[in-house]
Amino acid sequence: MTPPAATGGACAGSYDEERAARAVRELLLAVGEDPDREGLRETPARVARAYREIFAGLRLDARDVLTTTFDLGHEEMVLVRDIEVYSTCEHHLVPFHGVAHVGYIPGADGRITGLSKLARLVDVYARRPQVQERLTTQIADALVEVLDPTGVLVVVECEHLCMSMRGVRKPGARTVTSAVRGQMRDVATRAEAMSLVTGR
Ligand SMILES: Nc1nc2c(ncn2[C@@H]2O[C@H](COP(=O)(O)OP(=O)(O)OP(=O)(O)O)[C@@H](O)[C@H]2O)c(=O)[nH]1
Ligand SMILES: [Zn+2]
Repeated sequence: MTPPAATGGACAGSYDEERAARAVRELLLAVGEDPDREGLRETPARVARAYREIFAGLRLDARDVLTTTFDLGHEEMVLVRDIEVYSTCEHHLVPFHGVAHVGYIPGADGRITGLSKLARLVDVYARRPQVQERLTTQIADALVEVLDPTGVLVVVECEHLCMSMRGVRKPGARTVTSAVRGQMRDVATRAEAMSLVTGR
């Protein structure tokens, strides 16, 4: 079977806000709350609206955001560091958050994209139920597919609230994942990119 294109993966289904609100009301009942008490009366609708935003990436495709490209003939590394990441752990539906560093070396045609588009690309994949490893590789593979660059490096560092506020309860533990493609695998190039990531 052919694997899906990296840029894809967006679900075709539309967002059913009423259904989400019903499910939240049901969840409140299940945990022993009274969804009709004053403070909670608007909560199901509010959460349903918030989930529309939090999972908006399910209805986006990387090609939707990597729209602006420039032919600058720039062939050197471009790296945007410390892009804020807010995502949702698909195992527990609680947040994981931290930063992403996204770098690439343009292809032979020197085509580059707008810097903000790299941050938008992170959001396309972060705003879905996720695991950090998949988030990292999806960002890298989408860049490869759309920009056809010579190399890509993506590093994501996050704290998972499912490890902090419950379960093993280790607040402050940060998970670091990376995805390296093309010429970024070259030892010296990768070292240069990592020195840009760490600022050293
Ligand atoms: N690899 C990976 N694991 C994750 C990620 N987010 C959460 N997890 C882990 O998913 C695992 C789920 O394990 P389970 O044993 O099925 O669930 P659980 O009983 O709630 O596990 P605990 O969190 O250890 O209490 C846990 O070890 C989580 O730490 C992620 O992004 N990547
Ligand atoms: Zn989790």
